[in-house]
Amino acid sequence: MKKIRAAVVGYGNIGRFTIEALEAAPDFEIAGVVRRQGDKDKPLELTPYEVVDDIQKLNYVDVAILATPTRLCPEYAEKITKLGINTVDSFDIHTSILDYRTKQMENNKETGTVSVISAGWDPGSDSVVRVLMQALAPKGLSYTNFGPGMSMGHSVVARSKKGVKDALSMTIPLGEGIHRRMVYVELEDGAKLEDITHELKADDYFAHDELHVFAVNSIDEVKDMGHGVHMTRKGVSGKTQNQRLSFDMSINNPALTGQVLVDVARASMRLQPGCYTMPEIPVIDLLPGTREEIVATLV
Ligand SMILES: NC(=O)C1=CN([C@@H]2O[C@H](COP(=O)(O)OP(=O)(O)OC[C@H]3O[C@@H](n4cnc5c(N)ncnc54)[C@H](OP(=O)(O)O)[C@@H]3O)[C@@H](O)[C@H]2O)C=CC1
Ligand SMILES: N[C@@H](CCCC(=O)C(=O)O)C(=O)O
Repeated sequence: MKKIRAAVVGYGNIGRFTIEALEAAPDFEIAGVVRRQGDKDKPLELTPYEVVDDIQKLNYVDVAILATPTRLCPEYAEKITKLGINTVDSFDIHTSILDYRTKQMENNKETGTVSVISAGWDPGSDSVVRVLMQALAPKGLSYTNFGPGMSMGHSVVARSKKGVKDALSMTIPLGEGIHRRMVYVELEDGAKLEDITHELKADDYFAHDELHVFAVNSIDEVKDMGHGVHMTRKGVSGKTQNQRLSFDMSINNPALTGQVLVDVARASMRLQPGCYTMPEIPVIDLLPGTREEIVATLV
């Protein structure tokens, strides 16, 4: 069986765990890793792989797994699909997903490629659960309650602010889909906590929730990448009320995200050119093996 050749773009938390998920997948081989610094200070665990500063320096790539900060995903997806390579990412700005999909769809149609966007766990696998729960009880109320746990997306944004050496953003569930953000920052010399708090409050990632920002000596001493979700729906199936549905998971955030990215990279090889979010993909295509094997064992 010909293996799917995947490149990982960006080697931070998601990049590292994506490499592990690729190594564990029976149907993939790693074409290489794309880093801003190329192979300078190449980490020991990447010894078997090519590390380059431009994806065009890698031998044949079927799909690029974008493990960059979310805000850079659209730019990378556009550039890489122009090379005829599929892309997948975990873009997590919920209010911008539709715009991103619309623009990237044109790029995919022009280049005959596939992009799967917003495909970690939220957005991602949780999006599939939200759609499924709504199909099971079309009228009613759904709530997505995160954590407590580390939001990678919010931590990336906090780290990107001037004066912040490192940051951890914890998501605390307050019930019924409302959250508090507890942000811990390691400051650069001379940086002021008030300025950073002000900047975070103005950022769309943090603007809509209760926010508390604290200075700490070392992020490494407080960091734990565990997270989770408790999703509920109470509603009506047909004309029958009080149907109660729930979905829970408690996870290592980057490990689950890396796994989902590999799953959608696989699905991208089976889709017609275009840009897709996870609820638009047949779930059976997330798994290796033939449809017949899966129908026989899991349906
Ligand atoms: N949808 C979902 O469920 C989830 C989505 N995410 C998303 O994943 C994204 C990545 O998270 P995480 O891996 O923790 O982030 P990291 O900061 O650890 O890694 C991002 C990597 O991107 C590369 N990069 C390229 N350009 C830049 C730039 N201008 N600034 C900083 N890094 C750059 C770097 O790799 P290098 O130095 O090798 O070039 C960097 O290490 C988050 O923004 C988040 O939104 C995360 C979890 C779940
Ligand atoms: N996109 C999240 C994963 C979902 C959890 C979440 O949105 C949050 O903690 O706010 C992340 O970046 O970790």
